[in-house]
Amino acid sequence: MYCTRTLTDFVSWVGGTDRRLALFENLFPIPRGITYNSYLILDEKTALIDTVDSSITLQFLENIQFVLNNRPLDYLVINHMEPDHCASIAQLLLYYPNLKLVGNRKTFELLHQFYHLELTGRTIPVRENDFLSLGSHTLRFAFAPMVHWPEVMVTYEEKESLLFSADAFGSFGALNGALFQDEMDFDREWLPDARRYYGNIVGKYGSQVQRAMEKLSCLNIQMICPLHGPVWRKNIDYIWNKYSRWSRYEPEEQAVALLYASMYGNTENAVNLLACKLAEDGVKSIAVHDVSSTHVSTLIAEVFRCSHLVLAVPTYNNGIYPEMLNFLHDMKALNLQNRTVALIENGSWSPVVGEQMRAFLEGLQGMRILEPVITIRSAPSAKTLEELEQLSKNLLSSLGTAIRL
Ligand SMILES: Cc1cc2nc3c(=O)[nH]c(=O)nc-3n(C[C@H](O)[C@H](O)[C@H](O)COP(=O)(O)O)c2cc1C
Repeated sequence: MYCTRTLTDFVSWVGGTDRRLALFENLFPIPRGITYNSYLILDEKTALIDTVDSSITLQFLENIQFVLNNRPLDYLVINHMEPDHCASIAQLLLYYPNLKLVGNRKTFELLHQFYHLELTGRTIPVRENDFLSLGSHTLRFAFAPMVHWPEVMVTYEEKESLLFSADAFGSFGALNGALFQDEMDFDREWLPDARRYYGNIVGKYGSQVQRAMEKLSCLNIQMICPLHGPVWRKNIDYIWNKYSRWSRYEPEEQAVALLYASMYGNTENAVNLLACKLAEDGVKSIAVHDVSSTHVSTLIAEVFRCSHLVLAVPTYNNGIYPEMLNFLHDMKALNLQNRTVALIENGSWSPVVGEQMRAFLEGLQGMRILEPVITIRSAPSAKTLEELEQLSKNLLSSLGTAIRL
C-alpha cells in the first residue's frame, strides 16, 4: 500500500524507510534505520526529485503511482548519483516510457558507469543556473561539487522556495511518521544522528559545504528537503547554523570528551579520576568514551561537538593502541581541525605514545596540545593524581569562564 506525505499542494514525499539495514555504506551502524527521501512535483509537467535505494523500490513505485494518479511522469531530476538514491532509475524508465532524466555532465558519466542503460533521447543535460519550467513551478539547478560526490547539484524550486538539497542537511535515522523537523523533538531524537551523519559522510568537505552555502545564501528558502531524514520548513536557521559551524570545524559546544583505550583498566581509571576532578571543578559537559566499544563514527561526531578532547592511551608494541590509532586516522581522513587536546600516555616499560600522538595531531590543522602530557607507568600513582588535578585546572581555564558553576 502506498505511504506518502504532503509537503505542499503541489509536492509530495514519496520516499521510504529501511529499518533492517545494519550498516549504512556497509560501514556506519544505523540502529535507528535510514530514510530515503524522494519528492514528486505535480504541475503541467510532473517531476520527481531523486529516487531511492533498491531495498525500498517497490514501495517507492507504489507511492509514485498513487500520487501521479494515472498521469505520466515527465522528468526525473538526479541531484546525486550515489546508488542509495539511484537504484530505481532503470525501473522508472521502464514504467514511464516518456520519462526524461535531468542531470549534469558528471551525473550522466556516473549513470552510464553504474547502470549501462540505453538513454538516447532520454536525457536533459543541465548547467549551473539552468532552469526547467514545469508550468507554474520552475526548477533551477546549482552545482555543489563534493558536497559528498563530484556530480552533486541541488535544485531550487522558485514558486514555493523549496531547496532540494541532496545529501546536505540529511541525517541517519528512519522517519517515524513525522516528516517535518517541527513535528518531532529534533534535539533529543535526531541531533546526534544528524551530527554523526554530517561528520562522517560530508565532514571531510567543509570548504565545499561553505562554498555551496555561500552560493545558496542569497535564496529565499522556505523548505529544505534533503535526501535523508527530516524536512525543514520551520527553524531553517537552526540547521543552517549547525552546518555553518560544522563546515568551519568550529566546535558546537564548550565541552570535554574523554576518549580512552584500556586493556586492564588502569588508563580507564585515570580517565575516571580526571572526569571526577572536572566535575568537581565545575565543568558541566563531560563525555567519556571507550574507543574499543564506541563506534568510530560516534567518536568523530563527538569531536564535531566538543571543543576539548582528552586522549588517553596505553603503549602497545611500541605504538598507539590500535583502536585509538584507527580513530586518529579517521580524524585525519575527515580533515578534523581546531580542537584543544590533552594527552595521557600509559606504558609499563617504555611509554612512547604521548610523543607519537603529539606528532600525529600536529599534522592536523589547528590542533592545540594542552600541556603537560601526563605519563602513567602501569597504574595511576599519587603523582598521577596531582598531575590530573593540574590537568583539570588547565582544561577548566582553557574552556573559559562560561561553564564554571
Ligand atoms: C600486547 C601488549 C603490548 C604492550 N606493549 C608495550 C610497550 O611497547 N611499551 C610499554 O611500555 N608497555 C607496553 N605494554 C604494557 C601496557 O601499555 C601497560 O601495561 C599499560 O599499563 C596498560 O594499561 P591498561 O591497564 O589501561 O590496559 C603492552 C601491553 C600489551 C598487552
